[in-house]
Amino acid sequence: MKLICANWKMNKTTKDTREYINKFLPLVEGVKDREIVLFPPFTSLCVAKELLENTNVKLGAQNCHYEDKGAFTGEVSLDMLVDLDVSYVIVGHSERRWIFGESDELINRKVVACLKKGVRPILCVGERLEEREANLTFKVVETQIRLALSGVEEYVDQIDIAYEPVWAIGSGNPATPEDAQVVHRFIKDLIHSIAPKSEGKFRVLYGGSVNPENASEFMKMPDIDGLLVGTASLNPDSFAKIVKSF
Ligand SMILES: O=C(CO)COP(=O)(O)O
Repeated sequence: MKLICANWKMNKTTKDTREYINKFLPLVEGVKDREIVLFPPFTSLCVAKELLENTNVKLGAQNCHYEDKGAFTGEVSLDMLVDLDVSYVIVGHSERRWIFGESDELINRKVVACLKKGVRPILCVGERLEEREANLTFKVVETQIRLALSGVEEYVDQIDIAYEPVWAIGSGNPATPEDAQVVHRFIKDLIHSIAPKSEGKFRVLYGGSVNPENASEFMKMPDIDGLLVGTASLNPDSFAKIVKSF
């Protein structure tokens, strides 16, 4: 099933979250042929849990720690997230990698922890502009995927991937659907080579300046299985249009 995700990043108070969800739910009522997931900030998960209960919209978290508990100031464990009905976690977002210095090894630990707790990780991969210009896209994406999936290759059907070219995030300058399709195909071929027994239940989402005007063009591509939307998901009308655009 296609997967459409709203990554709110560091935006919205609990009041904003309540207002957003109360506006959003009626706009997507009855939409059952695609998965819709909201990723609010940690501080809004409790409110979102209550409002999304028994609806067609699921709840995700933007990050997690890999340990169950302990002296990790400021961190949030998967048990804490599962307690709030979180069923997806974004892992290895480029902002975690390049602003907060998350290593491939740390990202792998988080993927492993998500799988242990029955939470579906959305593993983010993507090249930076200088890597694209040096024709290193495939090499970068392959390295990120191999390292993130180390030791859990057999469980790829419980993982989703988001291809988010870093240069397209927040820039208003998305990849073309055709260019994204080429990388998505590469990712799928790579994963099938890493995990030959995979039944192909993993999905590869595109993220990077998706909006209501271009969403349907991405979703026409054969190997784009969903979208991970930032800026354009901050407005309920805009995100609802994306959800219903294809
Ligand atoms: O980072 C993203 C989603 O995780 C994409 O952000 P934008 O949609 O704002 O480019």
